[in-house]
Parts: sequence; structure tokens; C-alpha cells
Amino acid sequence: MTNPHIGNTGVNFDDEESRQCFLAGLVIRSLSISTSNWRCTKALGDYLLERNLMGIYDVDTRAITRRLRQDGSLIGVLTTEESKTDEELLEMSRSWDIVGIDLISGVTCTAPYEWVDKTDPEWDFNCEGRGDIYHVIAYDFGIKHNILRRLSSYGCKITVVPSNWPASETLKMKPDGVLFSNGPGDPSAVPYAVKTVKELLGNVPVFGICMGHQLLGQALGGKTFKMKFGHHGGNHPVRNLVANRVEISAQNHNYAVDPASLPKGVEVTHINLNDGSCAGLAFPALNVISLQYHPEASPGPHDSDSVFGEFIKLMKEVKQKA
Ligand SMILES: NC(=O)CC[C@H](N)C(=O)O
Repeated sequence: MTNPHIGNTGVNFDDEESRQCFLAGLVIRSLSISTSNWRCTKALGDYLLERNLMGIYDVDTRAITRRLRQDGSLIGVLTTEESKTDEELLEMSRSWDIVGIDLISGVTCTAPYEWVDKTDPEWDFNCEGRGDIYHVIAYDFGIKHNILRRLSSYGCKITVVPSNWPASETLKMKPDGVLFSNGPGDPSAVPYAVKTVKELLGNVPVFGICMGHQLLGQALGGKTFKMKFGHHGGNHPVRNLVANRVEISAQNHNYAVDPASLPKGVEVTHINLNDGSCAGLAFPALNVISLQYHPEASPGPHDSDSVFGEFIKLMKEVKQKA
């Protein structure tokens, strides 16, 4: 974390976005000696300790960040093992890589389940698109729970399915729409997921978020590539070319869709204003919309929350034409 003071607010369980903390390690500058926040239920150190998660502090994280911006993302190694020499640890880190590794299978759910929780009333700033009930099947590639809460608040009945759930089983459930979620790792390392997306395209309106956006990009015939260090933070400006407005967004990704690789008919709908990369797609012919970043916030700005209403509108239009 580049913010120097971490742990000031402690943690609370309302803010958890997955069934467990899949973190492997946390590197921070200064661990706050006290916590002060009305929502705090536990100190950060205790939270990590209870989950046997490694953390390290008093590290110059801003110097590390400057190095990453200069050299691109790097593999690092954190250990409490005193027995290994630095050279042995470096050797270990040299054998690791994120490219080509399926990290989704380690975080997806094991069986389908229904989701009912909504966001709290203070989130009811967007009522556009609400009304009828649409059944959405959400593919869990590492899904952030606030995506589900927002869909539920927009009136959807939601069935969450594992990342390897067959398209044929999804179609048997007769959904009004399918959501492909965010998720960790290299989108080119999960061809089984791209195959499922391809099999569903054209049968039902689809909405992709982050990893889901990248899988859609590949399923539509495009290519994804690894960025130098990606986008990670809650203040990234995006131009929404459809609404002709700039939205401040929450971003957390290391790959992107190459717009030059997309076939005719696929529209780039959002552009990241920091580097011009593709931040959103649409393919009206197959009722596809997707965003590279996180409209569900949690944490982050709510500027793009209206996209959930656009997904509802898409499902409504397709259902009316059926
Ligand atoms: N937040 C996400 O879904 C990330 C997508 C993908 N793992 C990437 O790093 O680009």
C-alpha cells in the first residue's frame, strides 16, 4: 500500500468482499499503533494473524512503487524462514510467474448458490432501471460481493455459479442475463472460461466486469495483454464515450483488451484517461456490455454505478423482443 499509515481504521466484516481473505501477504509502510473508526471491529494485525496471513511493515512502499512504475510489475518474496539465504529466496522468486497461471480455480465457489443480500439504503442513489425482476446467473471468477449486492438492489434474482459451470447448464436455468465477474490472474490462462463465454454469447444478454470483460474480449475474437504495472486505485479517470462524461473509477487489473484486435462491430465504450487503454466494450448485435474496472466500488467512487441499470435495461429490451 502506498498510503503510509495503514491500520488506522482497523477492519470490519461488512467491508469483506469475498468468503475468505485470499491475500498471500501485505506490505505496508507504517502500521498504525491505534485504531480509531466507528465501524472498526478488529485491528488489522489481529485480522491477519487469525487468518495466518503474512504482513510486513516499516518498508518504504513508495520507493517500491517508484521501482515498479519504472521497471513494471516484479515478483517478490516475503518469508519468515530464517534458514533460507537471500540467494535461495531470489531463486525461488525467479521460478514464479503470474503469466499463464489459472488463479481463478483457487477462489471460485464449489457449487451454485442463491444470493439475496442488497446494499444498504444509503446506496439507493440510482433507481434508474429498477422495477421488474430479472434472473441473473453470475459466474464467480473471484466475484466481489458488492457486484451481487448491487444487482440484488436493482431487483435481480441471482444464482452464483462456479467458474467451470457448463454453458449448457446455465442455459437450462433460462436466465434473463449472465454476469462474468472480476477475478485474479492471467485471462489467457483460463481457456475453459473463454469457451463458456463463447457458448453463451448470443443466447442471453451478458455483462462482464474486469476479468469478465477480458474473457468477453477474447470470446469476441480480441486479444488481451499484460500491462507494465496495471491500474490499482480508486481515483482513475475514465471517459464514458456513450454518456460523453468522465467517471472517476475504482481499478485493480494488470491485463487489458487490445482494441486493435477486436473484430468489426465491437465498440470501445470507455477509455482510461491516464493511458488511453480500453476500459469498456459493447457488442450490441449480441447484447454484450462490459467494463474493465469496478462499477460496484467497494471501495471506490460510485460514478459508474448506473451501468447496473444499463444491464437491467438490456435484459428488459431482449425479454420484450423475445
Ligand atoms: N480485477 C480483475 O478482475 C482483474 C482481472 C485480471 N486478473 C487482471 O489482473 O487484469
